Amino acid sequence: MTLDDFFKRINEQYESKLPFVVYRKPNEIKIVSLLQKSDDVFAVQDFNEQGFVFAPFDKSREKTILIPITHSETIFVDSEELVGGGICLNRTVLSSGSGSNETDKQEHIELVQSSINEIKNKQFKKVVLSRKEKVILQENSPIALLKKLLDLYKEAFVYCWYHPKIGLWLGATPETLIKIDGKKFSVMSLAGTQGYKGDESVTWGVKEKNEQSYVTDYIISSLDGFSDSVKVSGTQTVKAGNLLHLRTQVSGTLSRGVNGLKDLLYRLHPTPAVCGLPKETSKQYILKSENYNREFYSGFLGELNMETQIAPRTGKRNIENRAYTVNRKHTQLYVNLRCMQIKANEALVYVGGGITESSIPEKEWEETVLKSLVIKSIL
Ligand SMILES: C=C(O[C@H]1C=CC=C(C(=O)O)[C@@H]1O)C(=O)O
Repeated sequence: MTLDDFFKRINEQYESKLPFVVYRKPNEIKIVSLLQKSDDVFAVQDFNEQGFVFAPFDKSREKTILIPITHSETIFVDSEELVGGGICLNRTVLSSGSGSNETDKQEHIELVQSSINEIKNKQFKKVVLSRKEKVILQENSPIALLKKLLDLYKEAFVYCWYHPKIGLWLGATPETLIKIDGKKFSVMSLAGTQGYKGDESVTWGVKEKNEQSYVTDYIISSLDGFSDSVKVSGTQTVKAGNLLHLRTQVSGTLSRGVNGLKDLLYRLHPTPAVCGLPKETSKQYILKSENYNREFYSGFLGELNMETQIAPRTGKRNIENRAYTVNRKHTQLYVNLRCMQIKANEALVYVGGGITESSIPEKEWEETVLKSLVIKSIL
């Protein structure tokens, strides 16, 4: 299939108001799409389903949607080239700061300040506060916007997800929630932010180191009972578009008899990278004090129980085994960050940041502005 044919099929699907997802995993060249054959809404029940999952921040407010592999056609294309014919960054949006105004800024700063007070009063240790910005779209073809994201963010999980009864979302997220291949898993702890100024060998402040170590510690304790071979990598600086973050990988093998992917996912999600610590108190605080519904922002999305064909090892000894390729299940879920929802001619851009005792409200505001540029630069 050529690139043109691939995107033509997706356009036809969108124009026929049928659900689809298009995605490319970090640093891969394969772009995959699942085209659902009807406009039914399929909800995930027990996480034994196969397909592409799209889960909200708060599962009691929105359904967890599945594009089932059995009700879809899967198409893919490999592309090492740019797919959008050259990026044209929207300087007007970037320089005018369009999307947020002085009132948004004051409101965010006040919310951060009162959260710091709550933290000092020992209500919780960390909370991730977010907001959404409206930007009027000049270009409202989601496919054209997706192509720009694909060209600009090779190291991210880039996607466009559409369901006529739910909505239209696009994003380029740097954060993996969990990867599971057979019994092997890895979970990413990503937090702490600073602007990228051409150099990745930077120093980090105590605030950023703490906010990220809370995430790592939480992930390790969530895995209790699911694995007894947990390994924790060193912490590295990673680049994500115009930003740098701190990242640690927590990996291992799932214990025998652990089949409950659903239990594991909801033990992890929402991690303190998007919610806070302790989880329930900070989540209730977010639901009560953020002035809007996050919907699918800071939820998770990706491949659920997809099958990979494992070819047997080559070599003389294995000749007789060659006929027996085996299928192994894999799950690769990402956290829905650096994303937007499109409604009519508006893009709603979602951004947040971790607040701790040592946060400075003005700096937290600036961090959300920097994060918003990941999406605003293609609008
Ligand atoms: C919540 C977001 O980012 C998370 C991931 C990386 C760094 C973060 C931070 O430094 O606050 C956040 O925890 C977002 O981009 O909206």
